[in-house]
Amino acid sequence: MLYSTRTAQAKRAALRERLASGELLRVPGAFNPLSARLIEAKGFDAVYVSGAVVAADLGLPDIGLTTATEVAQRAGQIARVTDLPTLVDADTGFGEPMNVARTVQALEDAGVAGCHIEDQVNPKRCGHLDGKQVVDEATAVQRIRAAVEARRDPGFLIMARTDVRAVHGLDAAIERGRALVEAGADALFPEALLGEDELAAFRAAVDVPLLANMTEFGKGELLTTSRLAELGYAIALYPVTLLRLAMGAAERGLDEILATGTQAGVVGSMQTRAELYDLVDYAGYGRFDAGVYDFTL
Ligand SMILES: C[C@](O)(C(=O)O)[C@H](CC(=O)O)C(=O)O
Ligand SMILES: [Mg+2]
Repeated sequence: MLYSTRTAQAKRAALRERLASGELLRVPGAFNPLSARLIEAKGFDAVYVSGAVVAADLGLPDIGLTTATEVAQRAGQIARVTDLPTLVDADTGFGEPMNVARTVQALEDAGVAGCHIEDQVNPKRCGHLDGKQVVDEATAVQRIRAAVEARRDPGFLIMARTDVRAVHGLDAAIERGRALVEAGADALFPEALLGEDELAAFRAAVDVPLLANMTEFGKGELLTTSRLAELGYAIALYPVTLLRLAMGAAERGLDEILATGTQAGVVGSMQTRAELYDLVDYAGYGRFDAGVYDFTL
């Protein structure tokens, strides 16, 4: 039935084990719990909850408008339907170090496997927009220390994201990355690196697992999973990919109805009723309580 069969602790341990294995994990962003089911069914390695997607889902831009509790609630809804570990975008941690601590505990309570906390100023911006600003090293380090100290499950992954590359250049970003590892970060997310050479330079400079953000229409190149694995990256992230695909398909479907008077021409590109029922495990619910409810059609 539609819930995770593994505990949060087990999912956290699994994520750490996979990261330690040196393999590349492929991690798409789920735009809702149902899409997390699809990510798992297709055999991906983990699920991401993107701040940009949580905001867009509410019809908002990704400029720090969403709250820690909104993000934790959505992350919990997503994490509870999948056996995969869920990694969450916790933006700047939503405030001062004390807020960061509360955010980490709220995410632990939501059953997710880990989160990333970035070094942009509050309010943050999308990492691929120009004109973003970052905090100084001491403030960034305080955030990560607060996150590390706040977690009650040592398995909960604290990933530090640095946005320094676009503001102060690659060398400064690497220096920041080293300071964040020193502060206790388990993994790093170097945001908006430009091209393979920069990815390689970052990889050579630090020892922790690294995330490569394969977001579309951004500053970086879209590299294949085999290339990212060769470069020594641990996570290939597709944060907004499913939302963009779904919204593109939705727009084309609406245009089709307007143009032709029927959706008949796009039915072939839809998820079928049977596929949907499979994904939400109608059959499992039917078996659970066939005597009271009958969901079969
Ligand atoms: C990864 C990211 O933080 C997200 O919220 O998904 C975004 C993605 C995007 O806006 O394309 C980011 O890179 O800032
Ligand atoms: Mg984000």
